[in-house]
Amino acid sequence: MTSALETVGLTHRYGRRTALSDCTIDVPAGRVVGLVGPNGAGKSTLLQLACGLLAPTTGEIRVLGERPASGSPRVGFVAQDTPVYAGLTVAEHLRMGAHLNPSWDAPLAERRVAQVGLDRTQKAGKLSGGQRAQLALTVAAAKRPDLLLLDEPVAALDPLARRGFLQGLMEFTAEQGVSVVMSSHLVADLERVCDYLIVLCESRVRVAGDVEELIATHHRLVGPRRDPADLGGGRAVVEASHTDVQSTLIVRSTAPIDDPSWQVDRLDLEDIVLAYMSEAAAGRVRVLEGQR
Ligand SMILES: Nc1ncnc2c1ncn2[C@@H]1O[C@H](COP(=O)(O)OP(=O)(O)OP(=O)(O)O)[C@@H](O)[C@H]1O
Repeated sequence: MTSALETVGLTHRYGRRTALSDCTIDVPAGRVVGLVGPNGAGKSTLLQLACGLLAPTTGEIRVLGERPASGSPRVGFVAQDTPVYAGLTVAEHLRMGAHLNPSWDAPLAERRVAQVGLDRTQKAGKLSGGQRAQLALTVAAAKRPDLLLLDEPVAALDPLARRGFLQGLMEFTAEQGVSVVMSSHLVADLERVCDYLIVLCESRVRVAGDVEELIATHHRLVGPRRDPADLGGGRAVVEASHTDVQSTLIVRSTAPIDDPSWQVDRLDLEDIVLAYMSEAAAGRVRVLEGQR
């Protein structure tokens, strides 16, 4: 099956600032992918490369097996600020969508507008942030794309609207079998809807993989203080902290942890994301200290 998103050594620089560095991922089609990372990590840059709004500085990117092209009918993109036309009504947005997109699914658009309670006569500029997000998703979904790229689609929404939005998204993806890549800072939300995760920190991919597999292979180990290098093969230390007598390690391990001196705890997705983010932040501090 063709990948939804495949990159090899993908790098993007804005002038001298590197926003995305040597990114190599292969996201299978048919997945709902969460893209997480701190502010400025490069998430929007990756999404804009994927929808053809930006071109790689170096490296390769393929979307649904093709080179990204801006305006592709196969890709729906909702940018971070949920772009809608303030002066147009909801109904006018749908008419414009129908006019611009040969594959426009008018019944789907009408159904979603009714489902989320949008007033067809209201100007988009007078909608709430959450309603604007719903309208932008409706327009992107009614294009009937094979891939939806959503840049922080729920950032402006209250918890109830967020739940409604994600529920609608899950129903839509299940019905249409569409692939989704969605950036967000709200990992708990992503844990509910995503089955694939990419953690991006400081312009680099720290981990990417199937959510179930990530949860099954990451553990917190607590035990007597020791050197993490002694853990043995097949195990990677994501984060380590120590007191005088105790070590706490977040490890990725495909092999079982059978040393009885470790207390082994399961991690949820948020723990895993935070471990990669903390380690990336600590690495930056070490580099800065080294430069002094
Ligand atoms: N148009 C631009 N010109 C110059 N630098 C930019 C531009 N857009 C982004 N950057 C820089 O590129 C880096 C990555 O930005 P990007 O917007 O991709 O991050 P992000 O992970 O989406 O952040 P956030 O979570 O805050 O939205 C940042 O250092 C940012 O300052």
